[in-house]
Amino acid sequence: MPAKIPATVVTGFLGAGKTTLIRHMLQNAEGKKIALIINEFGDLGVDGDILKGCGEETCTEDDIVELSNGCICCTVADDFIPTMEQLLSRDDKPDHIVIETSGLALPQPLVRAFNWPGISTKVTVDGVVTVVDGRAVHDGQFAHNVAAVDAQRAQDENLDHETPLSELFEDQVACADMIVVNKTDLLDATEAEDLTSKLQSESRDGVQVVKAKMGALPVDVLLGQGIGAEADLDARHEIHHHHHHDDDHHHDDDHDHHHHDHEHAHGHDEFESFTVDRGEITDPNAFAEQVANVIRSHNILRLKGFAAVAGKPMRLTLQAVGPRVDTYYDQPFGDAPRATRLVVIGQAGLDEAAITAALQA
Ligand SMILES: Nc1nc2c(ncn2[C@@H]2O[C@H](COP(=O)(O)OP(=O)(O)OP(=O)(O)O)[C@@H](O)[C@H]2O)c(=O)[nH]1
Repeated sequence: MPAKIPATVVTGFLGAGKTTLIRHMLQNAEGKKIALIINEFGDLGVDGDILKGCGEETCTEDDIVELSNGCICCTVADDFIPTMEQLLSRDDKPDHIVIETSGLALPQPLVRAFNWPGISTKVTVDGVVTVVDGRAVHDGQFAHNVAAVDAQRAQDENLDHETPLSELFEDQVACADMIVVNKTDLLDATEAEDLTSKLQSESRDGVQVVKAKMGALPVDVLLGQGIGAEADLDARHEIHHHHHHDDDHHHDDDHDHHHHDHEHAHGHDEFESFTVDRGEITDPNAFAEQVANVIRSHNILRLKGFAAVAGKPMRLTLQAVGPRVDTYYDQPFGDAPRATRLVVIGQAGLDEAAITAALQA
């Protein structure tokens, strides 16, 4: 059976920086073929034009589908599912699908749609990324331009117009696997740190909260979270329903040698990565546990690489997103040196010396 195509859902209020983040991702996708589904409401076609205009080979015009018949979470059956089926029936399949929701969409109904027959066997939700306007949220406003958000809301009659924005925001945060605190250039270091820890403490365990400027995240951090969110909906409570319930048919089933590489090249000055080398390991399970502990105590976002296990001709691949460490033997070392090499990615300011020592122990 072919592997399921991973799909990342990008949500966040109007103006938080979703389009900016996606554009940055496309420009740094390094050959990964990405298909985009954009749900725009109101200002028709603007985001699509911006993204099509970026002229990236990894995502041509044909790979961008716009849904503009209203809020994606209200039109799942009529609009989203057929679009998805069409995308999945192409000969030239994408490596990854990215869905940008409109600012007022609730991610939960969209994630739930990945359980539909015909979809669930072919695609899985890699992760839900919620982009927040760091400045606005820090100031208790949720969006930079609250009036614009309300105007957008007034245009869609399916939306409940009474729920305070703070509650929609809570729903978007509750569904997130990763929260991007964007626009940190508009915050001082203490403000950014305070907001990050506040959001972290309000989130489910394992949710990664990261700071970013202009949506610039390493693609490795953004994609490949491997969550399978559609199988984990109960953990993502919809606190509030933003629909009118009079015609309710969409709500079906309730609901020591290492080199350093600051990533300045792509403007990721909020992030850094470095490599740690070591010799053979003896016990893969114990090593995975050791790696998970290092990840936990140093708040590492992503760690990957391979290890040489004493007595084994195959190399062991390690992949970690937060403290979840996956290991599997992938290929024989052959003539390559039997070395262990791990790439560590995290927010800028990682304690490289301590992490290196702990991984080499
Ligand atoms: N200062 C600052 N501005 C940013 C940052 N990221 C995005 N912006 C700006 O914020 C505005 C909104 O960004 P978009 O990426 O269009 O936001 P969006 O979430 O896609 O908004 P909609 O598509 O309208 O829902 C644009 O003018 C961006 O240039 C950032 O990190 N810092």
